[in-house]
Amino acid sequence: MEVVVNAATSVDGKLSTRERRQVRISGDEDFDRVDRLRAAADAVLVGVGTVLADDPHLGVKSEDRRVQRLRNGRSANPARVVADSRARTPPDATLLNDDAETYLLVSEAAPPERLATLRDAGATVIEAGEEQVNLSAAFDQLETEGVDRLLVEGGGKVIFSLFEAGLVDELSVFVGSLVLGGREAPTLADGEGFVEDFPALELVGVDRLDDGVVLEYRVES
Ligand SMILES: NC(=O)C1=CN([C@@H]2O[C@H](COP(=O)(O)OP(=O)(O)OC[C@H]3O[C@@H](n4cnc5c(N)ncnc54)[C@H](OP(=O)(O)O)[C@@H]3O)[C@@H](O)[C@H]2O)C=CC1
Ligand SMILES: Nc1nc(O)c(N)c(N[C@@H]2O[C@H](COP(=O)(O)O)[C@@H](O)[C@H]2O)n1
Repeated sequence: MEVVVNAATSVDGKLSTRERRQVRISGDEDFDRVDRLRAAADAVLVGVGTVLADDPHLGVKSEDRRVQRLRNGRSANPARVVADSRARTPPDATLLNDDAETYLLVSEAAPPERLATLRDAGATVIEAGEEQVNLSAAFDQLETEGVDRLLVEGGGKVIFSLFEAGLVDELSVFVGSLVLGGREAPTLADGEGFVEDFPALELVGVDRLDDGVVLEYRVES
């Protein structure tokens, strides 16, 4: 599976405010670039922290792109995937609507009654890992469901875990011209942080978009 991570950060590397309130960092051109990434993906993944903070839809916004996907024999929208060890996704979350399939990656620690509620709300549950989702094992199962290209949109905890597990193939970051600050504000890669063996990135593209810049990297394995 090809795993592509995309995020938008402030100049100081933050994904949102210290209150974890969603901030519009990208401008129209960058959101259109993200829409192209979504249209090219089989599925779009976020962590449950992002679901709780943003209630995202994760669908393709351009009707032309949805129509093109249908012409190519695909679903109009990519599937939605949530890394959610304990099934904390609210049953009325927008990404559980009928616009696309939704997979919940959970661990053995997920309460069965929460899983039943979320299945009733339309989710397909994939279990991998004891306490926290084992992303590598979960991705193997997603692959058997036909997910060959996965776009990850955040947040910082999930992105760190993916780098830690060596699962990222490509990274693109839109750096917007603003400073958010705050030591508690989420950054591109949170979690424990690396002290050695940092992921090796090859810079393959730099583009000015809106009032910011897109940095594109290949991640060396
Ligand atoms: N600017 C941008 O591009 C974006 C900004 N954001 C912002 O980021 C913030 C959310 O980020 P963050 O709080 O880091 O949340 P995440 O979206 O990264 O979700 C983190 C949660 O995912 C669950 N999870 C399940 N499996 C794993 C795993 N293997 N590794 C790590 N986490 C796992 C954990 O909860 P559990 O243990 O219960 O499973 C964890 O707390 C919001 O403020 C949002 O607005 C988000 C996306 C993009
Ligand atoms: N690319 C990008 N730029 C920003 O400025 C952002 N705030 C985000 N946030 C991500 O987009 C998701 C919202 O998606 P929908 O519009 O609801 O489909 C949000 O959850 C973040 O993952 N991204």
